[in-house]
Amino acid sequence: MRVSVPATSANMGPGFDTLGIALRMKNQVLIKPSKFHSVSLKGEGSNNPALKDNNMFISIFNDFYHNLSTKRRNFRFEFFNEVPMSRGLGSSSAVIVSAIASAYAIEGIELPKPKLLNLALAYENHPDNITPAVMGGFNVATVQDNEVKYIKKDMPKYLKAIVVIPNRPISTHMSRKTLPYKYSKDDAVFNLSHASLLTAAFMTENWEMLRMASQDKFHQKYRMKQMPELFEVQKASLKAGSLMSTLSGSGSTFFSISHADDCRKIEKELKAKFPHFRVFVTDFDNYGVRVDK
Ligand SMILES: Nc1ncnc2c1ncn2[C@@H]1O[C@H](COP(=O)(O)OP(=O)(O)OP(=O)(O)O)[C@@H](O)[C@H]1O
Ligand SMILES: N[C@@H](CCO)C(=O)O
Repeated sequence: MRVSVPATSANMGPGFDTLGIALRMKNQVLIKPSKFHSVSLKGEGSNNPALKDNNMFISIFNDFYHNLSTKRRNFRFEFFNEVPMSRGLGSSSAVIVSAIASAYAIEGIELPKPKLLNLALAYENHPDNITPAVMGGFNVATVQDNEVKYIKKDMPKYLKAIVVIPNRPISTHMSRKTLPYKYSKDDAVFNLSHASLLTAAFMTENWEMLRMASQDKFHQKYRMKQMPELFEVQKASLKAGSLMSTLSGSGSTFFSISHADDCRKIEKELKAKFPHFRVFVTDFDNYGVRVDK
């Protein structure tokens, strides 16, 4: 059985804890019944021996598996990871969503996506990464009465994402602590109006509005101060022709969107300017988590 989950970019500027989008980079896990428990890792995290022991995937999988099954089978887990850890591309959401989906699938129990989304919420209490990880596409989401309420929009093929991935990780948990405890009414209205406009722009495919609507006063500048070169990345990406360019989740990745015709030029300019960062173009994912039995 194989389960794959896409990387996700959350916030998208002003949509703190609300907006997120799925990318065509994925973590996959292949699970086979086996005499003994064993783990193999390829790709991201493969040089981290701790991930071969009781990693977050295995512990969430076991929580669900032990609840769902009376049998005590062992499994071989083969991970193929494309989502870099702690870089703002939703690595924790990918792990949470794939672990829950895997435990249900291995038991042959149907798990509708909305239910999976609400189960994932217990492990990550903001819905902006888990919603696109489960559903794919661009999503606006909130949590009400412990349930995720969301609206999804498929992304067109003529738009591409350009990601700039620094080699330094940023932990979401630590990064949230650097944010102000309170915001002024002016800043709140600024983010409310920009996030609303940005959402409307995605829904109506008004791509020229993205640059203006993706401005933010809630989190980016506080987080980017930890890695000031990110201000240069944003400036360079917009100058090279991106439609929008924002800190991805809590960072350290920078996420931009462009027309397909412009993406190679933008990628080339960013690579030349930031040779020590990984820069590449990727498509959007409109499907979300996928289970192949
Ligand atoms: N492939 C993986 N296998 C096991 N655990 C992982 C894996 N990827 C991420 N994790 C867990 O998730 C943690 C990273 O979560 P964190 O929220 O800090 O980063 P992120 O999800 O990549 O960023 P963001 O939420 O800003 O997009 C790691 O410290 C690790 O515990
Ligand atoms: N909305 C979250 C995304 C990262 O998980 C944050 O900005 O902290």
